[in-house]
Amino acid sequence: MTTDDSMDDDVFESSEDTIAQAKLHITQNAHKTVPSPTGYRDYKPPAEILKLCETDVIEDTNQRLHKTILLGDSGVGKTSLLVKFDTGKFQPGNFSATVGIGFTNKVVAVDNSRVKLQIWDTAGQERFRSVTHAYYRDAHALLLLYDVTNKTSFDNIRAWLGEIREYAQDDVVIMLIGNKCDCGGDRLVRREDGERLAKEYNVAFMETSAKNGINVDLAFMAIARELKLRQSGNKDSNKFSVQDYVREETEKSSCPPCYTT
Ligand SMILES: Nc1nc2c(ncn2[C@@H]2O[C@H](COP(=O)(O)OP(=O)(O)OP(=O)(O)O)[C@@H](O)[C@H]2O)c(=O)[nH]1
Repeated sequence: MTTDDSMDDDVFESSEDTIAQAKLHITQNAHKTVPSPTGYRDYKPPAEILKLCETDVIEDTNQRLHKTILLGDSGVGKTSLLVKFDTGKFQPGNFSATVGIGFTNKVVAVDNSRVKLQIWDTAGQERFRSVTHAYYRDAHALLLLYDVTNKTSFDNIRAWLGEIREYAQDDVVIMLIGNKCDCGGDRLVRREDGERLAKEYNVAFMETSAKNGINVDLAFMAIARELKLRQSGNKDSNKFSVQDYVREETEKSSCPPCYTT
């Protein structure tokens, strides 16, 4: 679903109806270009996603789907991050704002077990805000992105966190992400500023690059690990801190140092 002429401007209306709506959307558009669940122009969803839309999905009771939503201003790189994680690919300079909301299912391995993430890519544009609010309530995790080369997107993070407080569950896992950390010379938001803001709101933080792949897998793996421990009720879940985990892991593979003016 993009602003591409070949796509419709419709959006899903309730999370219960999602799969039926997706099926309908695909059926209605079968004669057109394959619609993109992530809203990315030219992005072809993997076969497993199309299959999900073609068949009725019975959720495996042992394999709970963890609903994870990507949020943040338009253009910060939500779709790019998801596409990079899902396909390993990045399409530079191909910005086509997401229309509405779509999802991709991914299974990730955490300590020899499988964690199913249902990752929702939302439109950052203001005009879709009321639509995406409806999806917050049953989200298990939120990845909140800003663009390190766009100060406004960082300044808007407080407002996003306010919306999250209003519409999401109190125990939702939140990860603040400064994306485009490959853009050294164009950087306008220092890593320390992101870290400070995350600390203030007691949420995990990392910088990523959908372009170079820096920390992309880690962002989703950290979320999956936290969600798995919570679901298992394992006593270690109280000991596990997604913030500490991310800090330790990013020290091993962090973005190259960038300096602001
Ligand atoms: N250099 C660089 N460019 C990026 C990165 N991530 C995304 N971009 C570019 O930023 C632009 C916007 O990316 P999108 O992924 O479409 O942004 P979005 O947040 O999904 O935007 P909306 O769909 O409008 O909410 C595109 O031109 C991408 O190629 C990154 O990590 N580094």
